[in-house]
Amino acid sequence: MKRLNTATPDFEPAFAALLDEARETTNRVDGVVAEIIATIRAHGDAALIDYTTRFDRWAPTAPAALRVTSAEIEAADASIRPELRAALNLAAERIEAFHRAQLPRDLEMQDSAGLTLGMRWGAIDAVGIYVPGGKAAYPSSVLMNALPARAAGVPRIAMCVPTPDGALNPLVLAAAKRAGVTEIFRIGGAQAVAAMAWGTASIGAVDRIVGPGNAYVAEAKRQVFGRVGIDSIAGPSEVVVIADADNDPRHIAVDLLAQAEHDESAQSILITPDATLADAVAVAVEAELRHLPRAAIASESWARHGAVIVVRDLAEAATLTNRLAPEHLQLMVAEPRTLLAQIRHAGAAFLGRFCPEAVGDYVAGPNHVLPTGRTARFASGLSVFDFLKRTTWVEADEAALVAVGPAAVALAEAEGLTAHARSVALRLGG
Ligand SMILES: NC(=O)c1ccc[n+]([C@@H]2O[C@H](COP(=O)([O-])OP(=O)(O)OC[C@H]3O[C@@H](n4cnc5c(N)ncnc54)[C@H](O)[C@@H]3O)[C@@H](O)[C@H]2O)c1
Ligand SMILES: N[C@H](CO)Cc1c[nH]c[nH+]1
Ligand SMILES: [Zn+2]
Repeated sequence: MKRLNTATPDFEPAFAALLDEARETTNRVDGVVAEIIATIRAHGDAALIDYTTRFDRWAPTAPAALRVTSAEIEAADASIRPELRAALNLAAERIEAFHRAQLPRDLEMQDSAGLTLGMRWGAIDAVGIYVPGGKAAYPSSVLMNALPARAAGVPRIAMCVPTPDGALNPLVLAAAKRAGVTEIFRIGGAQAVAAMAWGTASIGAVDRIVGPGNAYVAEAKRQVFGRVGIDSIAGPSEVVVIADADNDPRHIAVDLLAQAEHDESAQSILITPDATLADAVAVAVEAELRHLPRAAIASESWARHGAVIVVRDLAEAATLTNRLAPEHLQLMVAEPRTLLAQIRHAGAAFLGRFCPEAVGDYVAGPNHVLPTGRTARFASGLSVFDFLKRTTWVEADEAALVAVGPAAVALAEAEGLTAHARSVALRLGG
């Protein structure tokens, strides 16, 4: 863990190093990922079987084994304990309600020239959702990916999830059923992204791929972009906690570790104007680590990418946060809304001392698939808009064309595009 203080002369280079860390992880796997994508394009299902055997440690006997059967889904769903099913249903209802509320309206307007102009929203035909599963299974990510797609009206929702050592996670399958996933493939990593983008004999190509994953998944999405659409690059998780003195250090410590336990590459940062709190949180992290089954991952993440930054005041905390553009931001201060007004770049913000980011991971309602690696400067979390596209339309009668057509003719002639000019002018009798 790094300790930084904005009042010291070495602050800027140390902070610049923190900013770079988030991007490093995806850049270093670009060669490996390019090779995996090329191999899937060349060898299809056979290559999927090879990579699954190598990376997920189970050997599918035939391409058909890559697809989860409806019998397996039903058996998994039936095995879910009632209290877990209730939790899944509560999460699904809340996530679906928030995403349905986002659905936009079509637009239609008639202007003074007599043209009618419109914009119509439509769902994408087929989406591929990637659900991570290498180091942990994420039923919550199934809901976060699939429910917005369903709310948008996507008819085909294909899901890829790795099943390390061949183990299917029942809650992942139950969540997929609950969220309306139409087909499930037990493949992971860059090979899953490549298969969904290019298609193989067993997996039909999709139009857009969404979902989080490790550095291989994030880089693969970046490389298939253009062939298919993608959402933001959601790679290893990050959190920035801005806290004033009036906090229990243990609460902050577990909030930081909640990201760290995801991945050795996760980044957890505390920013505070209170040096005593900073020290207390550092001590509390070490104590809390002892209780975590995933302590090895969390402590490596904290050691390599954790940071505690002491600032002069909360305004300076906001400035640094805007430079970090974190995936998650917790505002554990007396007036979180005032501080939020100073934040321009963050994937999702959690306001108050009783609003840990973990509540957003599961049950709050907004999406937990969020831009990482500083991409919150220009990207947003998953929403129904990732599954919709727009078509604009124009209707004109003769009178409307008379009103606007001569200007189009003039501009077409200025561009030297004679057929353009004539397509308007002929209708105007010219
Ligand atoms: N942003 C979000 O919403 C969100 C949600 C959940 C998880 N996450 C993040 O997703 C990530 C999940 O990572 P994960 O590893 O557990 O699961 P994953 O499913 O993303 O990756 C597992 C796959 O990685 C590939 N892989 C592993 N080692 C490889 C290697 N040496 N070469 C090539 N490919 C290799 C394999 O194909 C394997 O199936 C974590 O970073 C976590 O923080 C993010
Ligand atoms: N914090 C992760 C990235 O937003 C999402 C997640 C899923 N399960 C638990 N956490
Ligand atoms: Zn999480």
